[in-house]
Amino acid sequence: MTDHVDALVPFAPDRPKTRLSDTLSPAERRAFAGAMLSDVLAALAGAGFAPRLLTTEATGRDVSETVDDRPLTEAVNAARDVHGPAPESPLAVVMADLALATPRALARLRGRDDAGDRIAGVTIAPGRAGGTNALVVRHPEFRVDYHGASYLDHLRVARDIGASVREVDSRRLATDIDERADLAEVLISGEGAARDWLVDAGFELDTGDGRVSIARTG
Ligand SMILES: Nc1nc2c(ncn2[C@@H]2O[C@H](COP(=O)(O)OP(=O)(O)OP(=O)(O)O)[C@@H](O)[C@H]2O)c(=O)[nH]1
Ligand SMILES: C[C@H](OP(=O)(O)O)C(=O)O
Repeated sequence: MTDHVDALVPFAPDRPKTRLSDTLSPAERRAFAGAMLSDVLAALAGAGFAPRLLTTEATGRDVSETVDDRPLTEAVNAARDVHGPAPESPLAVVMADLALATPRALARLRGRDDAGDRIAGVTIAPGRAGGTNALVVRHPEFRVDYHGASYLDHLRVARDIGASVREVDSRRLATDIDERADLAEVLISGEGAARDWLVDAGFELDTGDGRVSIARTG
């Protein structure tokens, strides 16, 4: 298998994480999204991927980046089109809000399927609510279709083009951070900048009524 698989990390820094508007101000959402991105980039590098930002505006980060302000699906497919030929040049697509991602969890995307030496045309790590949190695309005809239950849509696309699919069932990769309740997952299992950011901002776990939620004391 190729040593360094390129990993595209889509990122929209202008108005990120609107579903956290009840909990974080716009400036806080930008800072928190940036912290999650830092964790994902570090974990990808630790897993031997070559990360590349696909961002709607320049970030100034010390990482290779493509600026493309088209909608997510269009931008990812355009990046796939100019990437090297498949299947020799696989392309991973890993979302920037996987705050629990670790090198070990991401390395599972690079594994082989159960058949042993056969490498899947598409490897998918689904999100908990039917999204597609991470992908590795090898089949030359596979194109993404994000939003909604994109996991099911991607299975359908793979079937239609005859691409084999390998699924990575990983709690860390399935947990994208979208809503207030997801912040508890970061406090419980996060190991990086996103967890530190929440703690510094005064968030803590609240188990007062026997259920786990978050509270802000700062
Ligand atoms: N390049 C690019 N990345 C995007 C775009 N929309 C979302 N993303 C990124 O795709 C990943 C998944 O995003 P979502 O959780 O669906 O959207 P979000 O904007 O982060 O959050 P919400 O506003 O709550 O939907 C995150 O890494 C986003 O930064 C886009 O239009 N272009
Ligand atoms: C991009 C989208 O993310 P979600 O809206 O599920 O967080 C998806 O995974 O299709």
